[in-house]
Amino acid sequence: MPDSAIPHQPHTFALWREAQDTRVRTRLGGIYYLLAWLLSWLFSTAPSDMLLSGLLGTALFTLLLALRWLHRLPQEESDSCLRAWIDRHWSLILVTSLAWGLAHAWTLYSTQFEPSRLIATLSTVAFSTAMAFSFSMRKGRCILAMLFLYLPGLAALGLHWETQQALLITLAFYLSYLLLALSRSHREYQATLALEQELLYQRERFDQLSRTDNLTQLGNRLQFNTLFPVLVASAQRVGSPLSLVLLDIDFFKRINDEFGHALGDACLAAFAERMRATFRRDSDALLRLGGEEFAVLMVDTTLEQARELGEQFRQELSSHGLEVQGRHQPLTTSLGVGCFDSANDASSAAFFKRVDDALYRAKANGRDCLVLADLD
Ligand SMILES: Nc1nc2c(ncn2[C@@H]2O[C@H](COP(=O)(O)OP(=O)(O)OP(=O)(O)O)[C@@H](O)[C@H]2O)c(=O)[nH]1
Repeated sequence: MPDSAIPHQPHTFALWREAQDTRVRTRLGGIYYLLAWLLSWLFSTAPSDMLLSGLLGTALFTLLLALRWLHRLPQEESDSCLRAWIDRHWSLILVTSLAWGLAHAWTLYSTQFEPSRLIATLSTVAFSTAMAFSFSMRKGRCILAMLFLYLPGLAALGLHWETQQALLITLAFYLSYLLLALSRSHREYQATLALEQELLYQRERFDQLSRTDNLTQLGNRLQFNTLFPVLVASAQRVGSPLSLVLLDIDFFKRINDEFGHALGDACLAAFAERMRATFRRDSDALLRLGGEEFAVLMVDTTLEQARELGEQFRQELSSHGLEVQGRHQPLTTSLGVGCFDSANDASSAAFFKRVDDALYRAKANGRDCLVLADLD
């Protein structure tokens, strides 16, 4: 299963995992109910005398089996879809359990089933054991299913208390053991789920850290390399404008040389903070490409809109500089700005180069200016 298909919200993940587990564990179960019924019927005293009820039972368990198989997991992995799927699937499990419980009671009650009674009782024990160990995700529903499997048979045995008390007591005793086993297997399921969620969280956190620049908390070069081609491909497909702004601080080396590397670092962090204040849309991706070079990727943004924002950023920085470590630090930046053009840009790399060339020209023009990327 690709990582992208796994829901990342903890609650959705828990529902998704439960739905997957339920689906996998329920797939084979339905076959055994059908088999148990066929064996109980075919080994009864005279199966041909019960042709109609035998066939009706077979049809019922075949239908329930088919419904289980056909009930596929939802395509959409939202909380509500997953919850609805789980609820519907549990309805099938509960109906099947009740159907079998009643079939078992019938085999205990009717003398026609005398030769196959043991088959039916052993099947009930097997089904409820499987229930306790395999469907412990939902404790309450699992208990209900086990009671559906068991109680009709116990009631039928109760009607013949004189002769059946030993079997009834033994089955009731085993049921109490299963309820204890269910509690333990439910706790274990929850613990495994919590562990899986923790692992998922840690992996995401690690992934996030590996894509974040430590100094500025902007996305880093790795994040840019991942995001940029995806956004370009999407702009190409949808035809929406995608703008790229490249920023390079002017004469940054002098700041390091004059005031030290620590102040240089603080300048970079303050510069990133200023970027956040200007490029504020949730969809704007702010990145530090390395050293004193930054980028902003703006989806659904025309060249003119990107130019306006870039120019506003440049002017504010040029007029006010930055407040760094309690002192005023004059600072300017050069910018290259471009908008993806499918007729011009054969690839994301070609688009980047066009904007990078504009930045280069901004530097060559004397810095502290914005240059628009050329179109051929
Ligand atoms: N403090 C600090 N300095 C850095 C960091 N990364 C790169 N630099 C410095 O940034 C400076 C970049 O210098 P240059 O590439 O010559 O560019 P510039 O001085 O800004 O000149 P122009 O870009 O041409 O305007 C170098 O002195 C690097 O050491 C960093 O993380 N922290």
